[in-house]
Amino acid sequence: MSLQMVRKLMEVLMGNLGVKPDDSKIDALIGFKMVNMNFYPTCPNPELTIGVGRHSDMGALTVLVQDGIGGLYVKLEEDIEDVGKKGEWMEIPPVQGALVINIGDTLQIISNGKYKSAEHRVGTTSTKSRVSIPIFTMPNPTEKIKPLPQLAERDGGARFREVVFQDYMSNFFNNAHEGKKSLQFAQV
Ligand SMILES: O=C(O)CCC(=O)C(=O)O
Ligand SMILES: [Fe+2]
Repeated sequence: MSLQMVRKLMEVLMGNLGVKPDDSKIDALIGFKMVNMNFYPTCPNPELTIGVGRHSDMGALTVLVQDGIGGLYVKLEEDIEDVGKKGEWMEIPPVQGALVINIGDTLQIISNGKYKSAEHRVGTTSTKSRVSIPIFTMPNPTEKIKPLPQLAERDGGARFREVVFQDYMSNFFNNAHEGKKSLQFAQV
C-alpha cells in the first residue's frame, strides 16, 4: 500500500465526518512513517506469555501485513451482532493478501473522538512462529494535533487538548502500555 492510498483513506474518513482538511494538513498528519518488523518465536507456554501487551497505536493509521499464523486480537468497542460483546477480544484472522488497517490515537484526537483508536494485543502460540510488519503513519513530530475546529465546534467543545506530536510520542514511549491509557495525555 502506498502512502497515496493512506492519504485517500484519510480523505474518505474525514469526508464521512463532513470535513475536508486541505492536502497539506492531511500530509502533515501522515507524513512521518515508521516500519516495524515483529518476529514472535514459538513459545512453550503461550498462556503465560504475551506477544505484545494491550495498547493502541499512537499515529493516524497503521497498515499491517501479517503472515498466515494469526494472534492479533482487537477489543470490541461496542456490541456487534454475531461477533461479540463490548469489551471482548476478537481475533483478526489472517486473510491471504489482505491488509489490516488500525486507527490510531491521532485519528481519535483529530476527529474529537468520533473515530476510536483500536485497542489491540498479540498472543503467542507453542507451535508456530509469526511475523508481522506494521507500517505506522503518524504526524510530523513538530505537528500540533487537536480536534479539527469544525468538529469541536459542532460537538460543543474539544474533547482533547492541543499537543505537539513529539510530546505525545515521548509520553507514549516513556510509560508502560496499558490499553488506551496513552490517550489520557491529550484528554482535557
Ligand atoms: O503483530 C501484530 O499483529 C501487531 C503488532 C503491533 O500491534 C505493533 O507493533 O504496534
Ligand atoms: Fe500496535
